[in-house]
Amino acid sequence: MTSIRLHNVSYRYPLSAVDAVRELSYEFQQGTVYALIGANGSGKTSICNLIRGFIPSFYKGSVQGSVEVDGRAVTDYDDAELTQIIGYCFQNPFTQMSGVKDNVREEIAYALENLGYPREEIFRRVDAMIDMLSLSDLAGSDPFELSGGQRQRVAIAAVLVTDPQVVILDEPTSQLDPRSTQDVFDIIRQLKEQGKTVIVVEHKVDLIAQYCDQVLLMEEGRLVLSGAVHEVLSDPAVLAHRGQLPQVARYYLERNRLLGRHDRVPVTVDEALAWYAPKEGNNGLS
Ligand SMILES: Nc1ncnc2c1ncn2[C@@H]1O[C@H](COP(=O)(O)OP(=O)(O)OP(=O)(O)O)[C@@H](O)[C@H]1O
Repeated sequence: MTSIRLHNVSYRYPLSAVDAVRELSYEFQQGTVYALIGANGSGKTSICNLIRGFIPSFYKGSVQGSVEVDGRAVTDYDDAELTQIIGYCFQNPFTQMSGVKDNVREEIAYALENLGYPREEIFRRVDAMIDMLSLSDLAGSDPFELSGGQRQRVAIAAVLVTDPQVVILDEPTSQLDPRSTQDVFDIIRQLKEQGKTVIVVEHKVDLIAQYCDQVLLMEEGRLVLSGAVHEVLSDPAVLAHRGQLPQVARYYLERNRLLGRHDRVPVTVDEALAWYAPKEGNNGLS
């Protein structure tokens, strides 16, 4: 069980005049899938960096408040220790590649090699990742000769291979086609089934509604709304904070407004069908 607790955290990049994260307090629970949403520049990546300790180990600047992993300040961990607890998939998969490996297979093995895992265990885990991320056709390819989407999948495999309890995915589907995007969310579901904590920065609210448990909405460095996915993604206040709502929620909110009703607002198509699909005596529209 890994707990992550941020208490009254503010952070400012070295040359910046304003805080990128402001007075954030939040506790992430093991086994839950969290979506971090909000407009560009609202502080999502900075929060991920604070949790993983890249702020302040890599990005300097001023940090206030505390970030704790399992009750211990994140700054007290050494990097190898944190790598095994928190897997971090960067927003840009091009920066994730080691640059020292000739093929995808070796790239995925890289972290395990550095951590000193036995050869057989490395092979076993790498094979499992190749299978999970459907990378067998690319296993022998040069990581730098892949498309953005292929590289994104390799980056995810290279992170999951250490079997971290917490997985941070910063916009993992930004370069993926709809099919591969769906695959990544299916992997997120598998990670949840394995009891892992997943923190995903993502703009695709329709998929968040389907796959995530909790949503945190950021605006200008502040956490402005948080709660269960259904609660947040059916709340019109999200729009006022420059966030987005699933299409189906927008439709039912507008329907309520036009008809002067207060019906429950579904956030997924499945919910809409379950609640409002044509039944005897109800065509779903009245
Ligand atoms: N390395 C940096 N140096 C200085 N300022 C930075 C740096 N990285 C981010 N910022 C600033 O910090 C603020 C928060 O940025 P952050 O990347 O955390 O937001 P974000 O919500 O992840 O944005 P996006 O959706 O565009 O990835 C922004 O104002 C951004 O300009």
